[in-house]
Amino acid sequence: MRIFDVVVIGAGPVGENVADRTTAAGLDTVIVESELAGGECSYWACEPSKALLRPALLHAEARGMPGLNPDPLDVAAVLRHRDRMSGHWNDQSQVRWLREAGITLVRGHGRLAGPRTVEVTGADGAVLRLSARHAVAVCTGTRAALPPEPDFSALQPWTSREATSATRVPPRLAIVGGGVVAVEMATAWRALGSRVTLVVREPGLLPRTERFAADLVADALRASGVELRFDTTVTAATRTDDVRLELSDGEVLCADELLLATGRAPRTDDLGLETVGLRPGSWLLSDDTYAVLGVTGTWLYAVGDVNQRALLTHQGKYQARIAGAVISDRARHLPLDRGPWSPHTGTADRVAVPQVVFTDPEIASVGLTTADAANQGRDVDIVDYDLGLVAGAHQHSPGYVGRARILLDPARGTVLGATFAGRGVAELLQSATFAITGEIPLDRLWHAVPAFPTLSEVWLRLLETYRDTAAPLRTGR
Ligand SMILES: Cc1cc2nc3c(=O)[nH]c(=O)nc-3n(C[C@H](O)[C@H](O)[C@H](O)COP(=O)(O)OP(=O)(O)OC[C@H]3O[C@@H](n4cnc5c(N)ncnc54)[C@H](O)[C@@H]3O)c2cc1C
Ligand SMILES: NC(=O)c1ccc[n+]([C@@H]2O[C@H](COP(=O)([O-])OP(=O)(O)OC[C@H]3O[C@@H](n4cnc5c(N)ncnc54)[C@H](O)[C@@H]3O)[C@@H](O)[C@H]2O)c1
Repeated sequence: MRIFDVVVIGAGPVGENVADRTTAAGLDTVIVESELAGGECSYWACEPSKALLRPALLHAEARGMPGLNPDPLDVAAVLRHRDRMSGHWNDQSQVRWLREAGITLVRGHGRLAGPRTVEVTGADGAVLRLSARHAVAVCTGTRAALPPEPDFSALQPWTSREATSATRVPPRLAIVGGGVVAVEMATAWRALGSRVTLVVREPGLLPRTERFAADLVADALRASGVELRFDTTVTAATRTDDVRLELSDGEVLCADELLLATGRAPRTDDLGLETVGLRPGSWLLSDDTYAVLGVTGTWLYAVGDVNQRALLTHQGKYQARIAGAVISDRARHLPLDRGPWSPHTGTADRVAVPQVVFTDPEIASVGLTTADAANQGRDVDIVDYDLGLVAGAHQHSPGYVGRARILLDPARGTVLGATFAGRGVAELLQSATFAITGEIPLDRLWHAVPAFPTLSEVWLRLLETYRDTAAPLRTGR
């Protein structure tokens, strides 16, 4: 038995940040990792996927630019770049960082064994018992969730792990799903040479995104040669050499590889949750301080993907900073500030979660969508603008296609949500995040002058559109 102040299970980006904050506050912290320090994000998610996408997106942009006539993509060089950006699936640099930050790393599979206790089973089967004086933080993330039927297990399907680490370009790639992983991987592998077909059970892509933005991505994917089959499911699947999928519309789809991009499941099935009265395999729902609901005392925390609040690296790291402050201040018997936007409350999870979908065009969004507002019965004014009309877009690239939408609180005159679709909009996003979290009144936004000629001029055009619209489009009650 070894005793620490804090035990963190899972050394993904979120666990590392919780441990960093508690260590910085003087708490003796151990982190337990069963695979690679750095987590899914570093090796099989954000980093490798963006390393595949960046050359693809840049190449597509260069092809449309006068004076640039790029050679075809060098596929081998792109895959080498991806390998480099994933640290060649070696976590030495992360291990060094943990050591330099003063965090103890224990390798092995962690399981709760009652309150404040974690048992770690190492590769040799030896079990180490860890006891936490103050807190256990579960940061075990998610794995790909596979559809329950038909049974795909005998087909050796790709999940996001294979889709981001594959070393060979499949001539034909079938993708089930229409979410973020599906559209990003369709974009990347199409650019690398695969013939890609998406089988999507919904009538469109990206169910949680503004329709106009998802439709622009669908149009662009089709234009690049990707086949989109909406309102379609797989009814039967077999594999000989090829994967053979029978579809609900009666057609048969054959491919060399099948990617199942059908969402995520929490990594809590073998975590000893039953020893603390929780159900194995469930999401670990937490309050705004990230303390797990349904557990007595304030010693168990769930941070990052595993709490299902926002499955994004940056938002999980935000949660980690807050959970770290909560754990440290509770350990020092300091009072917590539970008000909104305080150091101990994860307000942004509910109000302003930014996300960029790295497709061509990119989608950058934060805060409410039109569908969210309607679902919440909330009055919002909707302002749209054709991003292709701003001078910055003309300079950006010929024939620029894009669109922007902001949602406004009519009573307070503040921004509640923003979605931008178009090339290069990722870097516009923080301006919208500032506007929402700062609750900046429109009267003041008029004084935030966008530089000419940049894509940011869309902010001015949106304000002008709102000013000049006698009866803005309103959704809600
Ligand atoms: C293909 C893909 C692309 C993505 N791209 C982006 C992006 O561009 N931007 C973005 O913000 N987000 C992106 N995401 C989401 C992002 O990867 C996750 O939000 C992020 O990894 C969550 O971090 P985490 O630390 O909570 O979990 P993880 O990164 O999953 O880390 C959890 C860690 O816990 C370890 N672990 C699990 N169980 C145990 C146990 N019992 N004992 C010991 N260790 C354990 C795991 O081995 C792992 O290292 C992407 C996801 C996918 C699938
Ligand atoms: N750029 C980014 O920020 C980025 C990139 C990739 C992933 N992510 C994160 O990773 C998470 C997971 O992404 P994802 O694309 O796996 O999930 P998702 O929830 O975005 O999409 C899942 C898709 O699979 C479909 N689906 C689910 N079950 C199905 C079934 N049984 N049969 C057929 N279709 C089914 C859904 O209808 C949906 O179209 C996302 O929440 C996202 O936040 C982020």
